[in-house]
Amino acid sequence: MTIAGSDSGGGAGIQADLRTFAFHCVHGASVLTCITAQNTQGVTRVDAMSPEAVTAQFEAVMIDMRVGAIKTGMLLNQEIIKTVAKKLVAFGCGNVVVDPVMVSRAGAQLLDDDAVKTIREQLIPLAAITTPNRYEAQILADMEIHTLEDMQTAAQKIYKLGARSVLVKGGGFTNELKGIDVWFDGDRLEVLQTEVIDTPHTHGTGCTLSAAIAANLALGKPHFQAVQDAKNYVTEALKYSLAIGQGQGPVGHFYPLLNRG
Ligand SMILES: Nc1ncnc2c1ncn2[C@@H]1O[C@H](COP(=O)(O)OP(=O)(O)O)[C@@H](O)[C@H]1O
Ligand SMILES: Cc1ncc(COP(=O)(O)OP(=O)(O)O)c(N)n1
Repeated sequence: MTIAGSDSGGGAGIQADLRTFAFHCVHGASVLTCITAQNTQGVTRVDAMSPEAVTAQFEAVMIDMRVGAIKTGMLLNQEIIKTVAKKLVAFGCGNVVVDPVMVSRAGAQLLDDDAVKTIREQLIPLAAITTPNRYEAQILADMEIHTLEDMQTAAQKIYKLGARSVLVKGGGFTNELKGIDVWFDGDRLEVLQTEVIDTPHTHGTGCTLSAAIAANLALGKPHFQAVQDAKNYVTEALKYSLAIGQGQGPVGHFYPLLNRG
């Protein structure tokens, strides 16, 4: 199940998550938190769902289906974060992937300023895996990140907030760290690296990665394997990213499969 916002352009958010689930052959349920008017150039409007609507969607799915894993994406405000955290605890959800979405690559604010504290204190401690990008990791770890060692220190600091494992993502770098991620689970500190794909069309990488991790967990893969396989999936999707729209296009999920025949 994904708990996330809608992207009208279809590149990120709920749309990317459900597409990713489908390409992992797992059924996707969804809890919509907000509706963004968004395209490849940016976000022009955001409308929040009420906490009651979020609760009702969550309960409707959870009381009826066996949910193998949950990912959280854009939660927008404190009320929604608190509502989601309360329900995750009430239903004893274990395989929770927290993507602490704060801003889009294009610079749009996707989380209220006063909500970072709530993410840090109420949501991260419930995460089996949390997946901050460079910007989000800087905020959560309260430090600047410029080097691989900084990424490793940040992963260790965010782990101390209570997540069972942390993946600090390197898509936001413009140097040799681009595409390098760091994973820490309190014991193993791993560096993940795939080939760097030279494309401006990277919209939805973070959503796709966290959804793929959740799908892999639902399929029963161990945590690190789930992360490795998800990273490979994103790399493949980046290779086939779509130059649609006037701005930053989305990663492409279909073409690798078509090429495989
Ligand atoms: N150009 C790229 N080539 C290869 N991997 C990339 C590239 N851009 C992003 N990634 C990878 O995509 C995943 C999502 O990371 P990132 O783009 O930092 O997330 P977000 O969308 O949340 O900002 C990470 O595994 C990152 O390393
Ligand atoms: C509705 C919605 N949710 C999340 C995001 C952020 O998506 P992400 O995968 O981090 O990709 P970029 O936006 O950074 O390209 C979003 N934009 N919209």
